[in-house]
Amino acid sequence: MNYARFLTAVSAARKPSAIRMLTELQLRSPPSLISLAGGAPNPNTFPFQSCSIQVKNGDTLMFDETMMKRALQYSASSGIPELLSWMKTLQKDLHNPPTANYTAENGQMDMCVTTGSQEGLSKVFEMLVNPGDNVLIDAPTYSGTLAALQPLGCNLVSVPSDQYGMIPKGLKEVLSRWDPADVHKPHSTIPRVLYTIPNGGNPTGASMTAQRKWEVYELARQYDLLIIEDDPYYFLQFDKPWAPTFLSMDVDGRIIRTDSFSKILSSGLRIGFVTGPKPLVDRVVLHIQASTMHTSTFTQLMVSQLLHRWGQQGFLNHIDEVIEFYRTQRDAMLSSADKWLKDVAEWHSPAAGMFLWMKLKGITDSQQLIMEKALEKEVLLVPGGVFMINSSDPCPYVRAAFSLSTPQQIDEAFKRLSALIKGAL
Ligand SMILES: Cc1ncc(COP(=O)(O)O)c(CNc2cc3ccccc3n(O)c2=O)c1O
Repeated sequence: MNYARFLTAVSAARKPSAIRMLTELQLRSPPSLISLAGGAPNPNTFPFQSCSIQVKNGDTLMFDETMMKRALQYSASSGIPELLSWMKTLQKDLHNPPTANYTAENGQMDMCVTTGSQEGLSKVFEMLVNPGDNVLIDAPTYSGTLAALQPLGCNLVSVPSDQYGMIPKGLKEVLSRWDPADVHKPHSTIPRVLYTIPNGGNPTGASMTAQRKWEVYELARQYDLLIIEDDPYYFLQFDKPWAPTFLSMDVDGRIIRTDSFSKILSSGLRIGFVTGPKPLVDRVVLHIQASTMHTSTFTQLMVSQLLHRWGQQGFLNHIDEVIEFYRTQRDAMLSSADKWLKDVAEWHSPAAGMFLWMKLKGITDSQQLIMEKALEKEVLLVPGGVFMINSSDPCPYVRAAFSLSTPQQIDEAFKRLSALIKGAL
């Protein structure tokens, strides 16, 4: 893969921060090293001494004085080594990426920690997307992605999708506007990047089939595309076996995957991961060096202690408990939808995630209904327009999350929504 082709001028111009390199050199050196280099503060001046964190299963995570001094200090921009190594092992065990054994220049699988996958997405977009670029996405899509992508001045090219995600035939038709040979023409408008949410899509709840992923990956090979696999709901797939990921089929080193602990461990701790070819992950880390420097050392150590305590099987046992919670929530929402909304809306049952995407019958645009009338009736959903490339386009859909409300609250909410829609018709 020629990764230089994909980098923006800004990303290509990034150089290692000398100070950060010194910090990382020091972190790798024996304690006998005396450093007068780093401008790091002396942790003995910090007011925090120690802490212990009670885990629900009875475990206690201890931060003694030594651990606390490390937790409160700067750390490596790519992430603390013990968290990175735990996650690399998990990625290899779950996805067995072909790139795990490649050389660095051939796209060896690498990872970095980011402050939520949101940071990972925004830095990956800023690494790859120039003003005017054609970027392929299956709309409707996550509003946070639109918020990160649209200000970059790119042209978002919508690829048709349905409840099984991106439609390969639709992607092929969109790409037929270009010739694969255009990838060798520096000023060609041919797309270079495709973004998709393969499991429990936000807002649609759609999950791609393995077959569709294979076909999309083959088209990416023909047109030399990078695929950004934004997969925060991977661990919220209700049925096993979980779908094979794009990462698991990445023989070329063209997949950049973002993972998140937000939906399974904590959203407030802000722990996400970028997994991808080393030449590209290196660029993201250089951007981290010049922006946040690194994700909070404390939260990384807290999560790392838990994961090492649990082990991979303990982590997956926790995931199973989380899946059962959201399956129950989903089933409650589907049952209430059948009870109250069958005549006024239509939907598909999501196989993953936390969202139900409903098309309101007889309504052209849900924006006014939701933002004005729904608030009167004290029920709040998200009008579908916020997930569209052009948010002012009329959209008859609404997104309902089944993550926070109780089944009883969901039932009352849909009862109110039903009265609202019938009143509007
Ligand atoms: C597809 C996709 N990709 C990335 C992210 C970012 O997750 P991170 O790892 O926590 O940074 C998300 C998070 N999605 C949402 C977040 C959110 C936060 C406050 C309030 C509402 C929110 N709603 O509604 C959301 O959908 C997502 O759905």
